[in-house]
Amino acid sequence: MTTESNNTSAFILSTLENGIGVITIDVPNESMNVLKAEFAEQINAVFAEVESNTHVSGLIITSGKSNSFVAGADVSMLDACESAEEVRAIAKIGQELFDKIENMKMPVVAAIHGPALGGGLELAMACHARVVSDDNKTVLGLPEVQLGLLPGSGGTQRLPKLVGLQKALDMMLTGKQLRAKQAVKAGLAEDMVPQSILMDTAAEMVDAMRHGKKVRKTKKKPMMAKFLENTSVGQNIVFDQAKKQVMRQTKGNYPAPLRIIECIRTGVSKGTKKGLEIEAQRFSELCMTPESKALRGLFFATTEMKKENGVAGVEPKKVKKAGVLGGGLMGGGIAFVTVTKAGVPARIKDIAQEGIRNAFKYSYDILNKKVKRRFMRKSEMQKQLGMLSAGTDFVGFKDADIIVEAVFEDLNLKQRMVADIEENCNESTIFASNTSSLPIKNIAEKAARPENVIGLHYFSPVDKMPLVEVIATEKTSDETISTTVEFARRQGKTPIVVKDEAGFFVNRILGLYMNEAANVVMEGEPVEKIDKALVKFGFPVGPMTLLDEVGIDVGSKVAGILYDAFGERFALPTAMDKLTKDERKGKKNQKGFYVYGKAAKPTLMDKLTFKKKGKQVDESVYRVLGVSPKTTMSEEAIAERCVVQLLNEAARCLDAGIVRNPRDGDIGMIFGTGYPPFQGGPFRYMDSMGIATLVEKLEGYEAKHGDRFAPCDLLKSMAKENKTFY
Ligand SMILES: C[C@H](O)CC(=O)SCCNC(=O)CCNC(=O)[C@H](O)C(C)(C)COP(=O)(O)OP(=O)(O)OC[C@H]1O[C@@H](n2cnc3c(N)ncnc32)[C@H](O)[C@@H]1OP(=O)(O)O
Repeated sequence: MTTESNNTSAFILSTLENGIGVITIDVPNESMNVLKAEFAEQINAVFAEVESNTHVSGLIITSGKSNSFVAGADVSMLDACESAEEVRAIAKIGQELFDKIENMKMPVVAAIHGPALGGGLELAMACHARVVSDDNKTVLGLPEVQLGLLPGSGGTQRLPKLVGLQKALDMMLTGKQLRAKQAVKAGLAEDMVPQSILMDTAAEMVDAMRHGKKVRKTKKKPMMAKFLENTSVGQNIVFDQAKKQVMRQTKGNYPAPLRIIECIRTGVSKGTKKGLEIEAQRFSELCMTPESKALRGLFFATTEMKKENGVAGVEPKKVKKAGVLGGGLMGGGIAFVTVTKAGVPARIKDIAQEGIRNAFKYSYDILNKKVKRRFMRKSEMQKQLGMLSAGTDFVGFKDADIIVEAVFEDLNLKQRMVADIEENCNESTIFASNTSSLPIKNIAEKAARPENVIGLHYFSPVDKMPLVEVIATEKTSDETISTTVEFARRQGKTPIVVKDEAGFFVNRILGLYMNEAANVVMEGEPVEKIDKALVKFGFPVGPMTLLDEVGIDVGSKVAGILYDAFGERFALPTAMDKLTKDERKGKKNQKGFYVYGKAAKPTLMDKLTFKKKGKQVDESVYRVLGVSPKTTMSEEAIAERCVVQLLNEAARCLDAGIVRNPRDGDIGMIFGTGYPPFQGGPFRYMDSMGIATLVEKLEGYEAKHGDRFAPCDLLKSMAKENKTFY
């Protein structure tokens, strides 16, 4: 192989002996390849070099990085743009360069190892064929929607041609990434091979294409798919359905998905040229929206957090074995992520065989589903299950580096667990409590080694919820903090370090929000209206549904703890007391705000008349509460009244050092409760609303509903000084 172009460029041309040119992308000073507008000149130069070289009759585009093909356009570059015009120019550069690749007279093959995302996949799609490595790192997707954007360099036009309209819509509207095997199955790549023969395979492909051979397999489509994808009537059905689904899921809060549909639709009905025009236009407009700015903020925040380990400069210890106390829903989930995500063997202890069985079943059920859907080999499932072991005593605990307890919320029991671990494990074993409400300092009160005791609060369901709160007491050592943070990250979680006070961060501010929703119910607002109002605001579920899911009894217990700690502001709404007396616990005992069990299922008549039985309010709940439902408030007013409480308390938590900075608070609420991501979290939302406006609103509520709405000191002083959180 000979190298021809200069090596300060991100695009290096070399030639193989058989007349195949190789463009290797290796962006200097970046850990992953990303595309920047300033590369246009370099790319044009390298293409000119290819075209002027009479020995080159085929081309491979690949990456010089071991961890990525190309992870997309540089998000920081987009973030720095000050006008839509600037963004549009960037999109146009990408479109023109990729058109150039597509129009090359010689065959061009992309050899992909690692993520090919966003602009990276758009580049690969402009090539005439793609071969992917079978590595787990290799993923292909257009995740722009997650940044509030759309694929702006031809993606909306090229993807449907490769994978079909329906699959393309699904990928672009969700940002879903395909693994190598799925990419081949979808028609996005022509072949999948081990990384060791990736380049040879790409070269063979180029050679075959040079000799006029077709490398793309055409798949037979069922009649229905042909109708939906290839006729204008069918396409209209697909687009209309997609639009309806988007509106159902986003409640109109996210502009990008509708623009994606518009771009694809334009391309399909008016041709690629028009499609590309509208794509660049909409891309640039979206980039300037507050929704995209907020979502980009989340990307930067999470990327930054991946590098932090809780205490700057303190190296974490490597966890090689973990123990889990309690085989319930939480314990089972914690053992699952320990084994499957962190790859760390986990030993479970429960007092009963039933608990052990439950914990194993938790992992088995999830993995078995993956095997059935062919996302995982059976041998891999067996390997992962083989890392789980269990018993009713402390056998196998001695050499564990960390023990996570997930037993009942009972202080005495948890203190006993600390003593048991100090007795049965080694001196450096960390004791991490998954309590959701008990102060960690109380759990550590009788500990002989309090420096090893820490809180590690997971959210349910553990395998799905991305957040954990790491709670250090004044005695917890820095090494314990950094080791726990690193362990949680290996489990696939995003950890935030919070202060040891009742409810920590997420449950504390959520508590006040839920209380307000219960107060609104007591004023006679219908249950379903309150839920609808907050779903429209952007939460995944409303507060009444959430209470039913979490358990009204659990909610009352946490509310009581918060009241004891913080006083009148957290006064328990009378609703909670009445519901508890009626033994209404929510979904778990099929008695809550909504109807569950048999009564919730469609009757024979419903089935015969194709009537869908949606979620129904259990009307008897109003009798229990002593109210007759009648609505006097608008949905906006309901949402605002609950949300201002949450915002006020979030600011109070920041002021008290419960969260270290607004970034952690925003990530905590979005990842822990599903707080609307398009707002960027409560702190960003307060900034965009204006602190003075919020204080004014709170004072208005205070005058009408009492002291619990009094704006906190931090908000008042920020309003006076015209400050923002970011
Ligand atoms: C015109 C186009 O259509 C518009 C676009 O392409 S928009 C961009 C679309 N692409 C994306 O959204 C992908 C964003 N990146 C990711 O999701 C993840 O980084 C990833 C899955 C690629 C890798 O994740 P992971 O292995 O955990 O590595 P991670 O720590 O996130 O990233 C590694 C480095 O690459 C950087 N990076 C990755 N993708 C980036 C991007 N698109 N822009 C800027 N930087 C990026 C990160 O900032 C980080 O930099 P650092 O080492 O200096 O801190």
